[in-house]
Amino acid sequence: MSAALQISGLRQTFTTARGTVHALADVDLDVPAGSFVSLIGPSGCGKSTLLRCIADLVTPTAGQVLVGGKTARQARLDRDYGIAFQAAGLLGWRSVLRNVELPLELQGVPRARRRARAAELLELVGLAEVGRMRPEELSGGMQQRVAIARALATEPPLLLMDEPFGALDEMTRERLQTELLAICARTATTVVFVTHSIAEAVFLSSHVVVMSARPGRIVRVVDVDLPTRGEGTRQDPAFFARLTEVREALRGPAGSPVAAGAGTEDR
Ligand SMILES: Nc1ncnc2c1ncn2[C@@H]1O[C@H](COP(=O)(O)OP(=O)(O)OP(=O)(O)O)[C@@H](O)[C@H]1O
Repeated sequence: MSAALQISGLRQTFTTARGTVHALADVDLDVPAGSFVSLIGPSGCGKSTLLRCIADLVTPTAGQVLVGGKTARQARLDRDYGIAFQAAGLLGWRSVLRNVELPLELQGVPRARRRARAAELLELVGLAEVGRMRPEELSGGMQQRVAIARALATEPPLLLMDEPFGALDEMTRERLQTELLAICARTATTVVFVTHSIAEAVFLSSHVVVMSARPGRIVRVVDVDLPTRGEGTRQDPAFFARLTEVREALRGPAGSPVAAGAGTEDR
C-alpha cells in the first residue's frame, strides 16, 4: 500500500521568553493509505505539535513531512487534507449547510454544486435535517459531526483530527466513533487522530502510535488487527489484549522516558 504520509527525522523545538521547549525528537512515521492512526501519549508530549507539523501550521525545526509524496506546504496549498479539531470551529453567523460548504467555496466550486455536496455530506453524518440551523442551535456532538462533514467536503485523502470527541459524553463519543469508522470506510480516507483515550485509540485504529513524554518520541506502534469494529468489539478479548499492550507501552519500563515528566527540558 502507498504511503499517505511519511515523516522522517522530525524535530520540533520552540524558543520562548522562558526558555527552550523540546517538543518532538527523532520522529519517523509512515502512514499507509487507508489506515487509521492514533497518536497517544502523556500530556504535553507533542501530539498536537506533530499534527500541526503535518498540517503545515508549524514549521519543523528539522526533518521532513511528505503528504501523499508532496511537501506539507504544497499539500496545504492543494487542500489535500481536512482538519477537525476539538473545538468544532464552526462559524456562528453561517448556517450549518454553509459551514460545510465553506471549503468548497474557497476552492471556487459553483454554488449549486457545493450546496448539493454539502447536503450529501450532512446526510452522511446523519444531520440532513439541520442544514438551515445555526451551529449554536446544535448539541456538541452534532457540531462535531458538522465539523467532520466540513473536513470531508473537499474529499481530502487525509483527515487530521485533534481530540475531536474530547468534550463529549461517553455514549455520544462511542456513537460518533462508530460513525467515523463507517464514513472513513466509505470514503477510503486516511486518518491521523490525536486522543487521550486508550480505548478510543484501540477501537478506531489500525495502528496506535505510542509517544514518550517530552520531547515526544515514538516508543511503540501497536498494530490493531480486529476482524470487525462494532457493538461487540469493546467486549472482545482481542480488544482487551490490544488495550493492555497500549497501556503497557504508555507506562514503559520503570525509569524509561515513556513515564510522564521524564522528558529533558531546558526551561
Ligand atoms: N507555539 C508554541 N510555542 C511554545 N511552546 C509550544 C508551542 N506549541 C506547543 N508548545 C509546547 O510544546 C509541548 C508539546 O505541546 P503539544 O500541545 O503538542 O502537546 P500534546 O501532547 O498535544 O499535549 P496535550 O495532550 O496536553 O494536549 C508543550 O510543552 C507545549 O507547551
